[in-house]
Parts: sequence; structure tokens; C-alpha cells
Amino acid sequence: MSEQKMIVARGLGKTFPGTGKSGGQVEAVSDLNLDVAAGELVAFLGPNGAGKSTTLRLLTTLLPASSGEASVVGCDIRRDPAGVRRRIGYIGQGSSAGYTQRVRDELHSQGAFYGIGRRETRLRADELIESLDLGAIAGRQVQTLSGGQRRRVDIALGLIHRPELLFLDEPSTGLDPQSRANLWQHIVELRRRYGTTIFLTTHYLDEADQLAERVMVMDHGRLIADDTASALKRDLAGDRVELGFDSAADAAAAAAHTSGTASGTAVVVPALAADEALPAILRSLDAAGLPPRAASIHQPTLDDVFLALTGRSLREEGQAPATAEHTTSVAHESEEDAA
Ligand SMILES: Nc1ncnc2c1ncn2[C@@H]1O[C@H](COP(=O)(O)OP(=O)(O)OP(=O)(O)O)[C@@H](O)[C@H]1O
Repeated sequence: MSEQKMIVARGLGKTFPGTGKSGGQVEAVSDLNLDVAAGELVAFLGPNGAGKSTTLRLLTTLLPASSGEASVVGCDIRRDPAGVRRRIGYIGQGSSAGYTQRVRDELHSQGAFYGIGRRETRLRADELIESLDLGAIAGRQVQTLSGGQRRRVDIALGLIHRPELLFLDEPSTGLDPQSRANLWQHIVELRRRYGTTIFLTTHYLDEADQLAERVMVMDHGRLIADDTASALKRDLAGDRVELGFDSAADAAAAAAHTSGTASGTAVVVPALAADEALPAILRSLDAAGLPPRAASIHQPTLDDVFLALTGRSLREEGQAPATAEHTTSVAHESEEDAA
């Protein structure tokens, strides 16, 4: 089963006719090659307009591709779009659940839509209500639910036909941190219980970092990185020790002593494991008569990875909401991470 490919895309592309004054075409997705194995949880990241939603819409057959090919759960997106749709769940941005319908009725209607028998639909609906913790709200109208509850209802609707592959387009956008954490708990639990392969887009870099096994980064319609979050951070960003001095002269001397780089009164020293390197650096600077005024370690985030790849920050582009910084202060005056 683990050998089975859930998504294989080769040279996939989508060009939209131009809509602006210039009238030029928009190459939303270019020459995309993807391989996703059964059971993987993949987070798809990128700035606004990078082409993430378009990719999802191509793979779910909601949009026809302009070039290339792809097979999703073994079905060709061009030749067998109905086969793809039967085998996948897709939850787009925004709630798809009807406003005045009750949660349980909505699940039953969705089962009927997929041609699942009544008895089986009821069993599956009960199981999803239990596993997504919807019991207390199953009899309520969707319009009375909170954002997080609605999102869980959306996911239950996307799973009623037991798809092997679930696409989620920004499942946690707009939710408060507690609802986001709760939703993720459910996503992880669903995957454990049903072995569903999950391919999702998110703007939350910390979510992708902590919860996805694999991170794909898209920019200007192209895939620019594809690996585990830890490998991307290790290979493309790396740890560093940040030191502060009273004068630029001291900083320059300390930079020479530590093989670091000085900028004004600050020094940055790249390190494999900054937390382990820091004590030795401090001892050595002390011995050289150059004790720093402040010291902190910086462990890279996925934003640093994006910065290393593109020279731009995802956050600068209004992309990522605040995330917990991985900067640990070890002196009374910590260097605030400027990112
Ligand atoms: N129907 C369309 N017609 C014309 N251009 C489109 C259409 N849909 C998307 N685009 C353009 O294609 C590019 C990729 O858009 P897409 O929605 O895939 O990006 P995204 O990465 O999902 O962005 P976001 O994070 O904002 O959702 C953008 O330049 C967008 O304006």
C-alpha cells in the first residue's frame, strides 16, 4: 500500500487568459512534477497567487489543465475525471455546508449525492460525527455553528464517501489559535484512523512545520522546494548564534574570532546546532576578552527557507500570520528577531 502513488503529475501547467489592461496570459502553474505516496500528509506553501489553489483545482479536475498530465488515485485527470472525483475528497476555501440544514441531515444528503445506500450513509455519518467530535452539534443548523465547528463539518462532508485522498484548501484560515489546534488534532486523528492521504494548502508556516511530514513550496507557479521541514531548514537556512557588542570595533574583533559576520554592533555566527555551539562560543569570547552584551540562538523557520530560496519573506507579502519565533534568549537583553 505504501508503494501506491496517490498523485503523480508530470509537466502539469495552467495558463489563464489575461484579464488585466496588459491582456497578457497568466501562467498560474508551470511544468509541475509531483509524486505523493499513499498515507502522506503534505503541506503546500507559497505566497498569495503562487498557484496553490490552481494546482488543487487541476488535480481535483475542477479545472482543465493547459499542459502536462496527472494521475490521481490511479485515475487520469483528463481521461477519467469522474473516477478521480469518486476517489477523492475536496474541501475548498470557505464553507460548503448548506446554511439552514442540520449537520446530520447535511451528511446524509452528501451520502445520497455519492450514491451510498441509506443504511451505510447513516453508519458512516455516525462514525464521522464521533471521530470529528460533532456529537453535541449534530442536530444544529450549520448557520449556528462557529468557524471551527463548520470546518469540521466540511471535513466530515468531504470524507463521507471514504476517499483515499483528501484535498484541503486552507482548512484553518480564519480560525482562532485554539480552533486551529483542535482542527489539526482531528486531521491527524483521521489520518491515523483511516490512513487517508492528505494534501493541504496553508498560510500558517508553523502548522506546516510541526504537522506535515512533507512540505512543498510553490512560487510563481513553480515548485521550488519539496522535502521534510527539517531537511529544508537544515539544508537551506541553518542555525545561527546572534551576538551583541557595545561597539562596532568589538563586534568586528569578535566576528574575526568566531568566523562570524559583523554588522554594526551585531555578529552572526552560523552553526550546525546553535544551542550546543553557544556555550563554547561564549567561553572562547570571554577568554579573548570580548564578552558579548547579549547572545541568542536562532533556529530557522520555514520563512527563512523561503527567504533563502527567493530572497523574499512570506510574511512580508502579508502571507503568514504571526508564528512563534524559534529564538531563545540566553542573556538579559535578548536580540529581538527582526524577521
Ligand atoms: N480563473 C482565473 N482567471 C485568471 N487568472 C486566475 C484565475 N484563477 C487564478 N488566477 C491567477 O493565477 C495565479 C495563481 O492563483 P492561485 O489562486 O492558484 O494562487 P494561490 O497560491 O492559491 O493564492 P492564495 O494563497 O491567495 O489562495 C494568480 O496570479 C491568479 O490571479
